[in-house]
Amino acid sequence: MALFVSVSCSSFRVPIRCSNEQRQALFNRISPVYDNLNDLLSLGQHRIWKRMAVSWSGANKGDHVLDLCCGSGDLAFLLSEKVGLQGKVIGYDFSEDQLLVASSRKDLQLKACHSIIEWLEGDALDLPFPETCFDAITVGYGLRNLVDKPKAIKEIYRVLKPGSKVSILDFNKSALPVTTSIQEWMIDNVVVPVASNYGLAKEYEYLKSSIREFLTGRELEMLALETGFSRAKHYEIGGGLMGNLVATR
Ligand SMILES: C/C(=C\Cc1cc(O)c2ccccc2c1O)CCC[C@H](C)CCC[C@H](C)CCCC(C)C
Ligand SMILES: C[S@@+](CC[C@H](N)C(=O)[O-])C[C@H]1O[C@@H](n2cnc3c(N)ncnc32)[C@H](O)[C@@H]1O
Repeated sequence: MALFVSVSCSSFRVPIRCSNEQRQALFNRISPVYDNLNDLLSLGQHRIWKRMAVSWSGANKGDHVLDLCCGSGDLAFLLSEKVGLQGKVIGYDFSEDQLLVASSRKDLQLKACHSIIEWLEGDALDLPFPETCFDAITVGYGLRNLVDKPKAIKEIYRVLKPGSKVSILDFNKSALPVTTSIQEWMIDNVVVPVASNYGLAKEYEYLKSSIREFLTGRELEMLALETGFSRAKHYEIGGGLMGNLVATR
């Protein structure tokens, strides 16, 4: 069990534009129901999307890899199965409560490889790692939540080994109005009403504004290439509702 020292922040109601501290409080608040609501609201599909993201990362046996914005650890556990006992996985997040869920998930400690995961608390915009130290990085539903996305991509580039990949899974900010309409209808009429049963309507309403303020797949590719990545490709998945950027350093 990892121990963390954290300065907890008071909980805020989530205004449209929220600060780092308010986002931290949001993810602390949703941590008790986060996994179950993801399973329920995506009909379990998010697990398929996460497996795709990990495959695209290129993580292999013996690799040293990072799951950035790991939350409750879904991708970190999948990465540990890729890199095996000779590998190393760091699950990194700024939410103390999400990390407590990750480090105590009994359902996911059945495999020996799950024990290799190290859970670290910190800010994705200021990574405490040396240059070129990771063979692969995943970011599952994290980038959209970062207040400075270009800075995050620069940090990811800095700590990746040359020739290695980052795989960034998130909601897709679609160029198609019909896809955006479906996404927003689902959030308004399914996601938020279900979340309101747990007193988390405002936290899940945030999804809509965060997607509206996100980057399109093409913009994500351009940001990666401008940062210095040699290749960048954004794949639309889940019928265009989700997207995955794969960028090679
Ligand atoms: C795993 C998923 C979302 C994770 C997630 C990301 C965030 O940034 C949040 C911010 C605030 C609160 C919660 C989250 C959060 O859970 C994706 C699946 C779970 C979604 C909550 C479900 C969204 C519904 C889709 C718009 C449509 C799903 C269609 C499916 C094929 C039935
Ligand atoms: C929607 S959750 C995704 C969790 C997990 N990757 C998954 O796929 O389910 C977003 C996570 O990003 C974390 N996060 C948001 N901003 C962060 C930051 N600046 N530094 C570190 N973690 C951050 C939150 O605490 C939260 O656990």
